Amino acid sequence: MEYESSTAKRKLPGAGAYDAQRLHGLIKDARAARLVAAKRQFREFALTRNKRPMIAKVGELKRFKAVAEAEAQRVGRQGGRYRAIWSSNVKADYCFTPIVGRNVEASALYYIKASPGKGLGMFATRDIRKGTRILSEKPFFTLSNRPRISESDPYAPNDISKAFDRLPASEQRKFMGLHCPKRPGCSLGVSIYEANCFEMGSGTCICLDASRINHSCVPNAHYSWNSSIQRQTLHAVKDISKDEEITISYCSAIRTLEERKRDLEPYVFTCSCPACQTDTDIGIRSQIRRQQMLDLDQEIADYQNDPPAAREEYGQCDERSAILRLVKLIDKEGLVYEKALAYHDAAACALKRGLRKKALKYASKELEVDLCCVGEDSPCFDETITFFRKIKYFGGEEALD
Ligand SMILES: C[S@@+](CC[C@H](N)C(=O)[O-])C[C@H]1O[C@@H](n2cnc3c(N)ncnc32)[C@H](O)[C@@H]1O
Repeated sequence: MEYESSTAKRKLPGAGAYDAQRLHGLIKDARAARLVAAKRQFREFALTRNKRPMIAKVGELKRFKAVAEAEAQRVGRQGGRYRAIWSSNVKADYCFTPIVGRNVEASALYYIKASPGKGLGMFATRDIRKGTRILSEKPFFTLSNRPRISESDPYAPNDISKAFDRLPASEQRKFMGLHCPKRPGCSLGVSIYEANCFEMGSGTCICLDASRINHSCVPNAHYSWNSSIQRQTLHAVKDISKDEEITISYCSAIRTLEERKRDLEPYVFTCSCPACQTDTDIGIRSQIRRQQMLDLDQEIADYQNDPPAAREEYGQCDERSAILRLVKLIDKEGLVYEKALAYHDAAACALKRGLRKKALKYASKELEVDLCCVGEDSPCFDETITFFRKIKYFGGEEALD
């Protein structure tokens, strides 16, 4: 399932042996390039981070602020406290809000701003209906043919570093401006890459806006790589209200709380979504349901791999009842995309029993989920259409429906 692979690629454990010094060099170079560019445009202007506030000449501060903000926006600088030096004897310090989402059009369905306790996040500019494509974004940094970077893979950090070297300076700055979790023993580049990368076919990629989407174990949106348009897409899987935060799941939802915690380790945060609460009714029920979902998932796999053994173990003739129970639990958990695989299994199971009409019903439900989560221009949707047609015209005969 595409979901599984995307999950696997988002959790890329760091390689501690990475050359930290080299990356620090790269950052310094990127920073130096930014300052040179700034100076070129505003001859004597420099923009430097400074913790000590300084008093500016009355009247000058406004001008510094405007010039420095414009420059910071141009070079993609994050918000914070900065010192503006307009000439050798006039200096000023000021704060400004983060410059984000610079490629966000006025008509965009989202905006980016601080999300309490999470850094930046993506929010809805208006009410968004379930199934709407919220974003379709070209990656600016890609790593091809590396389905998974493991702790023991000595080439992984080099891949990141080499790909970084090939980027134009402006793209390098974008990369360095992304969120970087503090991970002991893990280099800056690997930390940034792991915390922000998305699955992209057999590789991974970084997108500027999509990388601002925070995680929830009960997300209201689904991201997927659409190879036919070569873009990362994001779809609302529920109705989203204006100003509500848009979230995706960084890990597979059919996992226990402990497993999800492990999957989320590279992102260095503790999820506080309702499903992760250990002291609320909702959280406790969610933990029970997710365990049941995992067990049912295993039961379905057992029926598919070794039907006689599964029949003996679970006492049912096939996986039908397990699938239907799984769908109910997925619904109760407020999850959506996970139903695609369950409906697919249900259709295949009905087909095995010669029930083509039922199989078609489940395949069309799978299509509905795909339409909502990935869109009809996605190859994933095409695959489901092909599956649906195979059932419909199975054996050269059209199913009666
Ligand atoms: C892909 S970035 C998301 C955008 C990020 N918040 C930013 O400021 O750019 C992933 C990082 O966001 C933070 N994050 C994501 N989801 C979170 C959540 N539910 N709670 C707290 N922090 C979260 C973590 O620090 C994680 O490493």
